[in-house]
Amino acid sequence: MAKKRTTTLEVGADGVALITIINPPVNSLAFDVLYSLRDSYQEALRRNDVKAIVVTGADGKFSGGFDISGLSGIQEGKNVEQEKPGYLSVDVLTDTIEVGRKPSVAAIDGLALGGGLELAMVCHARISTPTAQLGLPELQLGLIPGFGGTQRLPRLVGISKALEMMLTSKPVIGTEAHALGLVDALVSPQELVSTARQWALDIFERRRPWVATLYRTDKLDPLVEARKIFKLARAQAAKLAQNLKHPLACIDVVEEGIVSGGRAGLLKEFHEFRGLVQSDTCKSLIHIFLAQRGTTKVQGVTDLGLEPRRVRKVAVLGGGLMGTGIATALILSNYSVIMKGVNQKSLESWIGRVKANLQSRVKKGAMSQEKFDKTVSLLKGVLDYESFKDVDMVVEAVPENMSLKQDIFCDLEKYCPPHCILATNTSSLDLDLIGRKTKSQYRIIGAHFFSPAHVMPLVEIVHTNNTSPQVIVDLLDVGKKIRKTPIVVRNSTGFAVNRMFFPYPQAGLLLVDRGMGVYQIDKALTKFGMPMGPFRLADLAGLGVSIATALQFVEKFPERAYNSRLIHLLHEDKRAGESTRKGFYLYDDRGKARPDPELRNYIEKSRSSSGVAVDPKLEKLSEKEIVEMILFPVVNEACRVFAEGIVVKAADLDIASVMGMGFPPYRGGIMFWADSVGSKYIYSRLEEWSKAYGEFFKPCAFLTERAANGALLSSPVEQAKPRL
Ligand SMILES: C[C@H](O)CC(=O)SCCNC(=O)CCNC(=O)[C@H](O)C(C)(C)COP(=O)(O)OP(=O)(O)OC[C@H]1O[C@@H](n2cnc3c(N)ncnc32)[C@H](O)[C@@H]1OP(=O)(O)O
Repeated sequence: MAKKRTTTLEVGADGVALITIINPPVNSLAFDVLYSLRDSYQEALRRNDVKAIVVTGADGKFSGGFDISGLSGIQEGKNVEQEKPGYLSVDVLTDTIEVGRKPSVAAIDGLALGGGLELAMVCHARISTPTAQLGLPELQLGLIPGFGGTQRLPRLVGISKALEMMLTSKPVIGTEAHALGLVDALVSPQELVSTARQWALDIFERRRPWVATLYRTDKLDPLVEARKIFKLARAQAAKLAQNLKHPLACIDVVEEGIVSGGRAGLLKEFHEFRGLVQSDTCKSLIHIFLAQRGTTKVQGVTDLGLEPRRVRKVAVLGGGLMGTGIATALILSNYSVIMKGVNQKSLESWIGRVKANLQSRVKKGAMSQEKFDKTVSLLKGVLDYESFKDVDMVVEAVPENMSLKQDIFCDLEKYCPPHCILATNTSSLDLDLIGRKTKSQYRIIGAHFFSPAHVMPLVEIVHTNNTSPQVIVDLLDVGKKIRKTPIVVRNSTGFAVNRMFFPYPQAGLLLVDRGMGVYQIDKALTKFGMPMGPFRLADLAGLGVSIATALQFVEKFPERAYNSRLIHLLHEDKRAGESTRKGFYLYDDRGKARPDPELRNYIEKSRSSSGVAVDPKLEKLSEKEIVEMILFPVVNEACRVFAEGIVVKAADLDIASVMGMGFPPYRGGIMFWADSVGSKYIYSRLEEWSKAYGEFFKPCAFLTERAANGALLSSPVEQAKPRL
């Protein structure tokens, strides 16, 4: 079969053939790369001037693994492997390379992930740089390793460590890989290929052992011990990943190889892999992987050829939870930060909070004391605008008060240089109004972080019609540098995340007034995969915050917002949530929630004051129906957000729901999940409930139209308005 050449083969005077994988950006193993690799190997094995082989990746990256876009192709029935089952794993990797007549050594720099590490493990030795990342992250894509990783990793690092690496999908760096026995030597990038060449010759000349990993047993525990490890791993997987089958499949496949031998394990691995690649979980997780990388591609903004300007110094205004979290995130990524306070005392307490954020990393062993000192030295407190004359960006995070913010932006315009980006962390105020008294609308932008800002992975980048594309490009770059996933959204009430999720607590409150149980609702939603149901979440945020958040939607969308008494009754009775150890739940000293029998009294009061009729049917709903009654209104609102052009594409809402609200990624995000359920079904249920329980459930025009046409909710909006 003629395939494109995506590997090169160079034979040196020393008799070593150097095979280099070339498939930027991460040398992923698409089918054409794998076939080219096979062809290069066959040539090296055939040639008389070749004694041994070194395989490496171009541009300092060994390989990021099997081509993920190719996996989605397989799911759509394209790019299917034509050869006999297990051809690549058994015939090419095992029988051609591992059991081949010439020894192979992998020279690893940058990354060897998934299929990349599997290829390296097929080789007879691995030489790595100390910082290279090595891992089998397939499970985070809903898969298991498919090129023998389930068999070879346990044979190199032992069963427990191999299971841990696969089940957590976490890579190890070169130094740890060396300590584990996964790599044989550590060298600098400059010495990598020459060391690997010499190692390969040493194997050829029998100065070093020539061992095929698949047939090694020295790291394997005796069968009785192994069975105990599998039992424990199964129990942990069932607890941590209650809706997922592939972690259990991974353990089964590893066990098969231990019980029946590596070759039997390879075949079982192939069959499981082939089934899992077609599973909804895998489709959802691959969608999330690609969607996450797609959020920074914004038509009309990132395709204009603009280069991000360099941001060196950032000022943060406001030292609450958000301001200190944002400052922490920035210094963690080496930005020089100034925080402006009103007096010395408050400044000290803010800087103390930032230090505490970092200190918790030191305590967990995730940061050295030296790095702590270096990071803290990037932060300075100031009391006036004097040092704002050379800042490149300001992030305002003061309380949500319009006139306060307007005054601050007037000051910023006066004291900051003209190129400076003026960002606000508002979650509820109109950006046009915030900047109304300035002439700087072109550089005013929202940087809406989620709390705690140094931990939560999402940031909404909010633009108005006046924000310049350059400023958006700059902030996208800062977002990437501080390792956040940015979503570009249009200025609007609640932006994307808060807007689409406001029906989440509201549906809960409405249904409780109509007869459903608080704990019944929370249980159904957590079993579905949400980290918390609406009531536990309200307790965590604090009922005061939940009431204030709801208010903006009640005011803005009175026709479809539900103004329940229940949350007010609890709040008035000093049950403010977890902080007061009483809300919808009771909390013990360690914050563990338990149901409160007294809640019934508040619910009864709320029901009688709301005047709505209790529907006995609602008490007996299945968990699936409860989930639908809570989440279909969220889908409905997400449809409005999409139709109004607040986000660029539906996939951005998927990422916003996963990273902003904890929607289970293995369901692909809110719009992807909705499409898997079907627009017609969602429409018909909402329509039915709107007749029984009111406007709150009324399907929006967009959903109605898509359902009528049998169209996907995530297909692009035809007449999308220009972004800027
Ligand atoms: C049979 C086998 O067992 C099955 C497999 O191997 S499945 C694949 C296993 N490999 C993985 O899961 C690795 C996935 N990739 C990653 O974790 C990260 O991309 C990474 C650590 C390699 C690099 O991260 P980072 O430097 O932050 O860059 P990131 O933006 O993620 O990726 C850079 C580009 O490479 C692409 N890419 C990364 N890994 C890829 C892969 N395995 N296949 C195809 N493209 C890949 C990304 O889509 C992105 O493309 P874009 O620039 O067009 O958006």
